Amino acid sequence: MSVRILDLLRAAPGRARPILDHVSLDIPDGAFVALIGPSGAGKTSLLRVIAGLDAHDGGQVFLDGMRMDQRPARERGVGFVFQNYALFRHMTVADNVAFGLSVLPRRQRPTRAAIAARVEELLALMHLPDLGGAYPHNLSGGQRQRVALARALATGPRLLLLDEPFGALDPMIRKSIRTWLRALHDQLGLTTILVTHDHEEALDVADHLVLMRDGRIEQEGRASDLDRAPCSPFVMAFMGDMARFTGTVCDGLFQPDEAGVLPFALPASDGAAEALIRPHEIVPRAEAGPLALVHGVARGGLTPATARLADRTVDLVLPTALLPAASSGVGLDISAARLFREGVPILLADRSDH
Ligand SMILES: Nc1ncnc2c1ncn2[C@@H]1O[C@H](COP(=O)(O)OP(=O)(O)OP(=O)(O)O)[C@@H](O)[C@H]1O
Repeated sequence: MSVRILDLLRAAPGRARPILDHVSLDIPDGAFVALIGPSGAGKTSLLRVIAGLDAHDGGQVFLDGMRMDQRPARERGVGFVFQNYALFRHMTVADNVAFGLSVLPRRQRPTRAAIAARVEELLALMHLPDLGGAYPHNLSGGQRQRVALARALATGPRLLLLDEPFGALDPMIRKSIRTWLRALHDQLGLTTILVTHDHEEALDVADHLVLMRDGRIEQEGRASDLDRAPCSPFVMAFMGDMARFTGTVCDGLFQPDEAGVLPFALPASDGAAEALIRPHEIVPRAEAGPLALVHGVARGGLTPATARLADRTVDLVLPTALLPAASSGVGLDISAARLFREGVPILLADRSDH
């Protein structure tokens, strides 16, 4: 199911800034999208408006090209699982899964036998056969979340909205359940929007990232797009560890402010700039500068290192095989950096030659 959000606005009384501040987003049928961003960015709010659980003050939501934002949640064909969307404790697993079907209006409701067959099919799909008669308190956290998913899928939605569904699970289970979720998404031909705080989770399962900030979409794209060509220092910082170097562009050369950091050529206009770079992209050039490099312990072919600049240290991650022979007399090559001036990119790093 494709999702089109046009200029969505959700205000809140007493708040200076809208919760959703003119959000527009297009999600093609079959996509797996991760909604990421700091706490309070509006991720849950966006999901709830799409699901029809919260009202909006402007804009439109189209599902498969049909305007849906004036229609009640039950008519939208959307399944959702929220972290705190607990199972009904007094119902068996089978009754929990059957719930959405058993409350359908009589004319749409399948027969009891059909509901039982659907429940069995879903429990098999979730790798939970034989647990239909159990109660939620008999299940592990991972099993409970799979029951919640089965319940969300019972009515055959084609859009699945997941708000931190695995937040409470331990990391090992999280990893296996998200692999399984991605396979389920592909198998059922779903469109999935997942809100997650877990970076690795987003990169692992989603083919498209939407990064929100202050009720707006800051940037969207593949993870590699956000990393390679962040539209702001905020995106660069959100996507991982980075080091920041200030300097000046003059005659096509970035001249860093700090001694020991090497100048590099770039096609940008003259003026002050900041260079942002990932630790693994910084290359120490032996005998090219005055810095001392202190190595950490090698792990998985990589060695963490620290370069001492005049007023601070900078962390690097180096391929162990390429560690410079000398640990002093080093200059930092930061030519793979993304460059910004007053928060706006002046050169986007697609410099595969680095
Ligand atoms: N009904 C409401 N009334 C007033 N403010 C609200 C309401 N619902 C949400 N907010 C505020 O809107 C902002 C966005 O909240 P939301 O839960 O959507 O963010 P989020 O990105 O999902 O955050 P988190 O990652 O912490 O879950 C927050 O500042 C929140 O306090």
